[in-house]
Amino acid sequence: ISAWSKVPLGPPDAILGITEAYKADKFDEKINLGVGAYRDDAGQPYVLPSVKEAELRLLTQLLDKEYAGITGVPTFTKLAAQLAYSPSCPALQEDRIVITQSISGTGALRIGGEFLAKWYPYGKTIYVPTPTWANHGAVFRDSGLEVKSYRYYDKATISLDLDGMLEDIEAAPVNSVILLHACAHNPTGVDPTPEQWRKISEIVKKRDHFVFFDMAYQGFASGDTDRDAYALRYFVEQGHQLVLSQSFAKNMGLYGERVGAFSMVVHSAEEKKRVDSQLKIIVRPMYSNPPIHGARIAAEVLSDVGLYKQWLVEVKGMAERIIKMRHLLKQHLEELGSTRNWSHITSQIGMFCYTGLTPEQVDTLRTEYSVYMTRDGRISVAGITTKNVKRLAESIHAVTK
Ligand SMILES: Cc1[nH+]cc(COP(=O)(O)O)c(/C=N/[C@@H](CC(=O)O)C(=O)O)c1O
Repeated sequence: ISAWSKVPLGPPDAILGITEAYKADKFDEKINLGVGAYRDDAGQPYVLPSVKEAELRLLTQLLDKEYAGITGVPTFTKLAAQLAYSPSCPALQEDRIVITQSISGTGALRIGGEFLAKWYPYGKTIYVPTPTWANHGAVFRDSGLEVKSYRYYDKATISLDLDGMLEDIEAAPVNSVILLHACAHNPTGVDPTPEQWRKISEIVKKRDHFVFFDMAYQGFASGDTDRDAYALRYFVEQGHQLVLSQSFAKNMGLYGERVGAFSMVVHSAEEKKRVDSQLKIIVRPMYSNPPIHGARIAAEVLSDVGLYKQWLVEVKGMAERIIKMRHLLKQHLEELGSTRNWSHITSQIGMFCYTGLTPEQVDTLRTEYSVYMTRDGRISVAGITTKNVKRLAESIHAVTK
């Protein structure tokens, strides 16, 4: 008999499975609010003009196709660190930031998970928010960490449950690893205010916890790359030892090019050498070295003054279209006479809106209205256009009135 006769059929991915169902739907006004990928107002994928221009310039440079080093394209990682921490960051200037390119954000989370599982001297438990990105648990479990949760989202007020979050973080054993979304929390779109970040930092410091920042939307949340990096930079300034996963999938539209970086703030340049050597020992057997094309594009955009400025305008443009769609959806729901409070649609930030729809309502939207979203009621606002927003509002109103 086949070697694989015992292999069970696994469930479709909670997020990527939605797109499969959407593609199978023949209805010509179907709406895909599943995967967190930006779409323009025509509902089409968007290749940023600054990215296109960078790619054209690369082609004329007739570059070779040699291996990058284990930690990737050096100009890319240097610029990625500057974007995240800011060029004036003392840790950066004192050469205390270790960084490796990664297979986008997921790859950075995995490298971080593996490094912590192997070298973190305290408990191998990472605490993630409730709810969090659908793939976090599996990435960290497969890395060898135990995954636990802290309260984050308050269903009743559709806002941050700061008291619950602080209580759970304080209750975690000292030196626990705490995962924090740096901006544009996925799936809720609910971010702590600067004041709330200060309280979170105090509790983390009080318990000597270790912070793992996931920054997958820098620039994409508010349209301002510095503003979206506030929490990360504040924690670094407060002296927290931390690690960071960066993704350029959304803010540069480099989804399929798999461009990301994993970085660590360490105590000294000497410590950086030891940590860097162990990062390479983790990466080499994982995939040896990363793809060069996307990293070269990102480096071209980040290093050229004109392209960088153009990119900032484009990423702000994406953020602004999303914000506009939030207001349009809320406005249509109100015009339809919905009596529910939809203020969270516009108070939330980033790619996603956590609607509060129940799994049953989500199922009805899919089967009766060809509106696709993840069963937790998360919608990728980027999937809303001026053309489909009215039908979307009518569909949501129909299942919620
Ligand atoms: C918070 C967060 N972190 C990391 C990633 C990984 O992105 P990468 O493409 O590996 O750089 C994603 C992707 N989120 C969207 C896409 C996905 O699920 O893969 C999503 O939530 O729809 C996140 O939302």
